[in-house]
Amino acid sequence: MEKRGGTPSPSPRSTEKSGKDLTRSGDANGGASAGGNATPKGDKEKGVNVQVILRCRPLSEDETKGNTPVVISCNERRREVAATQVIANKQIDRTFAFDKVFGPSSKQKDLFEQSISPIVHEVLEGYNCTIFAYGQTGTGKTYTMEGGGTRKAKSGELPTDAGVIPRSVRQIFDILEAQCAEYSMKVTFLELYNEEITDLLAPDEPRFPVLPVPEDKNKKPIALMEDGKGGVFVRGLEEEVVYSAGEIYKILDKGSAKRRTAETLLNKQSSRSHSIFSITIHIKELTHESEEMIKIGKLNLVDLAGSENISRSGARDGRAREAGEINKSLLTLGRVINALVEHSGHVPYRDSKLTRLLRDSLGGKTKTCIIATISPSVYCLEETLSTLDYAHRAKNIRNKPEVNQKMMKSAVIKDLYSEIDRLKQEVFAAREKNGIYIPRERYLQEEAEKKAMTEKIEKLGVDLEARDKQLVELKELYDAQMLLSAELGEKLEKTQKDLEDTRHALHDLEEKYSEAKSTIKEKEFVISNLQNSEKSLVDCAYNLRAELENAAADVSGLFSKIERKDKIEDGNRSLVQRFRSQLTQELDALHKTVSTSVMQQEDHLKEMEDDMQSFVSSKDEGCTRAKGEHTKPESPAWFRYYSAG
Ligand SMILES: Nc1ncnc2c1ncn2[C@@H]1O[C@H](COP(=O)(O)OP(=O)(O)OP(=O)(O)O)[C@@H](O)[C@H]1O
Repeated sequence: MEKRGGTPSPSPRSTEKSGKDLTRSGDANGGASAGGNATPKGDKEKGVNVQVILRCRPLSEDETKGNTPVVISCNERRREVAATQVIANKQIDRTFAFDKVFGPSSKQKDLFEQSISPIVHEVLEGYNCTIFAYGQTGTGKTYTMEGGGTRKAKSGELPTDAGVIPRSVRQIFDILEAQCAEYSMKVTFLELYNEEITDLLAPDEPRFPVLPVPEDKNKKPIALMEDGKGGVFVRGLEEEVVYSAGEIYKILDKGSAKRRTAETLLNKQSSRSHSIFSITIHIKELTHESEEMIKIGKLNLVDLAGSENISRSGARDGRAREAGEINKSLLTLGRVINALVEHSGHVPYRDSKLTRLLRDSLGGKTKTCIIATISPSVYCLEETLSTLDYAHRAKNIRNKPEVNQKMMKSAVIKDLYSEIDRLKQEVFAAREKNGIYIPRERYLQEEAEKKAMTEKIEKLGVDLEARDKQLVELKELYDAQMLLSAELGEKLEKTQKDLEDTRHALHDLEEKYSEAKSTIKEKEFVISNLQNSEKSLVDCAYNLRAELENAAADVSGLFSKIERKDKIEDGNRSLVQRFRSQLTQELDALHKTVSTSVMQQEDHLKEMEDDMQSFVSSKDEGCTRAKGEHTKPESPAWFRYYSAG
């Protein structure tokens, strides 16, 4: 199947995107509430989304034989349902996400265990819970709620096709028996048809003469009354006390058999009435102080009439009013859902009996689960899409579930005693014939008058409620105005204070201004002095600069002199160096010359000495010879010099 996420959805409310977005928000709360027994903290303030489950039935045998095209695909893991539409030769997939999705092959057991079982636990915790099935005729509402044809269980076990109601009943009894709880249970079963309520548990023979009902003489229409606490109750509704699951199954069989069905072109078994089966459980509990308390839980199981529109269902003539009235209830249900989702001030609960009866389940203190049923067939696509849109919107309703207040056992017993007294009196009056007896015509007339009165009272009630609402709105407006004027008064006071502060601040500022002015004058004087000093400083600076320039010229002259001197010194140094090396060389040469000459001298001297020696010795010899002959002569000067040296 081709997916065209970008293709605009024909319905602005359920584009693929919005569908997914809404799911996430719903998931956060709704999913949590249905998934377990514990109620998350903060539920009371924020509320819990109505849990919406989608179930698609399989194709029927006839549909399979006729090769009916399937246009619905369910993704249970992703909790999504996709409907394929072909518009102007283009295939468009619309995807809707729900809290849980059960495809065509889903089993009754799975649906119950995954989605309904936690709700049953909550009923036993003392909550009021409502489960209702919504969908087109023939999509499996009754199958889901009551089950298939085989209600009878083999060997005490429930049949595999047993629906939500028998499974809930069985679970309630199983839990209570496992807990060895002390409890009492009563059930009611009513049908809403043409905006008239019929008690499906009432005995067939009427106890009192009643207004003739043309369609079915065996059922008596009964009235819906205000209980004075904002709720409603069905006057005279039979409450059957039950002690076992088996008893409930019998009651269900009896009631279901009575359910009014009407033939339509679509489905011969088409149910055109709404039914509400309620189980109320009182469970005894002991407080820490060993006080006996009664915990009360209530489970409403609602099977709505087919949601298809009148023209499609083919209802005509005699059935027109019937269809209209059924639609009135369903349309009002839709309007109530819209009003709750859009948070509009007025929620039209009072516009139909169905919404009056379900008031607490839609935006009230009850925990609610809607099972939307659809067919996979292409021929039901229009209704399927409308169911998907409807159910998807309902996901955004927020209820504020509250556990029913526990009652002290003594108070319950007291209530029961007064009920017994009342019944006793009725029985006594009937037996003794000391009640009030009137002719049948008068009774019928009075009943008609009573009915008219009731309607009038109801109308007045509506008016009163509207006025109350108006009053509340006016009061709110008045309160808002008072609040506003108080706020304005406070603001005025604050503004006056601010003004006073501003005045003081202004005065301070003026003082500071005059101070600043004189400071400025002083500063101006100082500045002019400074400017003069600056001027003379500038002149000095010019002079200094000229001197500095001269000095700089001197310095540069000096530097060039030094440079020159350095050069000369360098020259001198090299001259000295050269001179030194020359000198060294010359000295070396001199030294060599001297040493050579010394050696020559020495040799010469030696020669001379030798000569002298030989001379002296020759002379000595002469002298000695002479001495002998004459006196000794004086030594010559050269001889004295060498002898001394
Ligand atoms: N999930 C399912 N599995 C098998 N069969 C189903 C399923 N859902 C419905 N059916 C069968 O489809 C048929 C129509 O179902 P059902 O009577 O429950 O529809 P409905 O929505 O209650 O119709 P109505 O509005 O007329 O009461 C029945 O024969 C039922 O057994």
